[in-house]
Amino acid sequence: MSETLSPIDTAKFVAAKRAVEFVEDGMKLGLGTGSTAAWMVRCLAERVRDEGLKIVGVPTSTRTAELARSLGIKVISLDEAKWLDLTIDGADEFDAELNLIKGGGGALLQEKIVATASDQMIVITDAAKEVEHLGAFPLPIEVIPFGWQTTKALVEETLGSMDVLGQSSTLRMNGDVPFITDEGNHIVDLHLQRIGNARQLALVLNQVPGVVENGLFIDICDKVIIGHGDGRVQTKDIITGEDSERMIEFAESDNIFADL
Ligand SMILES: O=C(CO)[C@H](O)[C@H](O)COP(=O)(O)O
Repeated sequence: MSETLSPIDTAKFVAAKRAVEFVEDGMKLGLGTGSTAAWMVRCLAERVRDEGLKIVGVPTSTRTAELARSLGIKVISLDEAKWLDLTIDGADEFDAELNLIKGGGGALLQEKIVATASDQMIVITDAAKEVEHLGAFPLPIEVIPFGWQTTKALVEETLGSMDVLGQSSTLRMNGDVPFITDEGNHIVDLHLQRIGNARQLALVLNQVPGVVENGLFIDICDKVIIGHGDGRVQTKDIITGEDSERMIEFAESDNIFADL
């Protein structure tokens, strides 16, 4: 399908391209974070530039805000927008109920706030992220720096009574120093292997003092768009029951590839 894009980038691109077809004039949009979401921002910018589409975006990270602004998308804060029509974001894992693990890029807190403040959330992804049970991907939790080691120990103790296989956790690092989120917090990654009851775990984790938020997105995502390396996209919608597939045609002479 693509001469220069790798199969994984083709998969991310076609999922993003399909997702922005759901964007309508005048919409207030949540803009996700990560490499797949970056494709979505580029595809959206193309529609703004070529069709004169009028939208505003609420980014979920400083990275996404910078990319969106640089491509001519008007960026506003969530408090200015108050409520959003649609959020489009990536994910690290999704299951058959479209429950997610997010936060691989460390933006889970803003991502969850923004997605929850939206009428609809569409997740764009490649097929490798579909799982039967969430948990193979380390589950990120955002913790405040004060007493983080105590928080981490309390979380591990809590996991001992939960329906999960693993109970170890690691502080996420950025080279030699702890990773710092846009909110000035740390990320602790939980190595659980398999989560038996994601809904219960999401609630219990947020009860531990020092935990700000966890990367389990339960009942937040409505639709998932799965891209493939040959240009196919599958759309699964939990509300309408849609499960469809089609090809996305694109030419690498498109404006969008000049931005890379
Ligand atoms: O949750 C996220 C960032 O916090 C990302 O959406 C998630 O990590 C997927 O990223 P990518 O599209 O680069 O695989």
